[in-house]
Amino acid sequence: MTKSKSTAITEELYDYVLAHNPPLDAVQRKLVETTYQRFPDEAQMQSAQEQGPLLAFLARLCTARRIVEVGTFTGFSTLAMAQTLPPDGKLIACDVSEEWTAYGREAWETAGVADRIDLRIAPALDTLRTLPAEPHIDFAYLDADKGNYIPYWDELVPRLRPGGLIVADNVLFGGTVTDPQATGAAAAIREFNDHVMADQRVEAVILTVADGLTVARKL
Ligand SMILES: C[S@@+](CC[C@H](N)C(=O)[O-])C[C@H]1O[C@@H](n2cnc3c(N)ncnc32)[C@H](O)[C@@H]1O
Repeated sequence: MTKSKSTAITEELYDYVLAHNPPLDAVQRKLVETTYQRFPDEAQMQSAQEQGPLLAFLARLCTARRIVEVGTFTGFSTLAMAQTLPPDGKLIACDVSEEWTAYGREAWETAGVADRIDLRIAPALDTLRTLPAEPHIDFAYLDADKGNYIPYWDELVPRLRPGGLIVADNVLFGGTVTDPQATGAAAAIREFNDHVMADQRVEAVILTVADGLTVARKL
């Protein structure tokens, strides 16, 4: 069996990584704090702090002008990606919660990027199906209900332009993806990971960042 060379991330090491990554700006930091104060039971849904700068890095890497996000919550990942857009860029953010996304709207206004964000409150599959069919998306981020990851992927990949990136969060699902008896969301992620691996339209890798991040490039 191949041995992992990954370094275990202790809390101390995690703090070190954050301290050597691009820092969150004041609006991002306040949004993270407000989310933990206002929604202590749900705040763990927020993308990990190191994922904000990583998503921004990847969006810049593919010079994204058209971004689609599935799963907005209080808008942390949305903010990080929207801040990379040029003034005429657009990010379509999909969520079903007016309550959670209201916190995002406020932060996006404060950060001066609200005009670039088109928040669609509806089941994300319905929103994705209304998007133009041709390949026009530069960057997509999946971070919502795991049972729909495959349908989201299959709506997004044909709409991704060659060289565009699609990123999916939670692909290690707390380590449960190795369990062949997994049920529910863990089983859905197992199926999703197999689906991605078999997809000839993309080149995909899993990064062991936070709860696992698939980064795929459209061929
Ligand atoms: C993990 S959170 C997203 C976290 C967000 N990316 C962040 O960084 O804060 C998942 C979000 O998906 C949304 N969601 C769940 N099912 C959905 C669906 N069918 N359509 C659209 N959004 C959905 C939830 O309302 C929740 O806000």
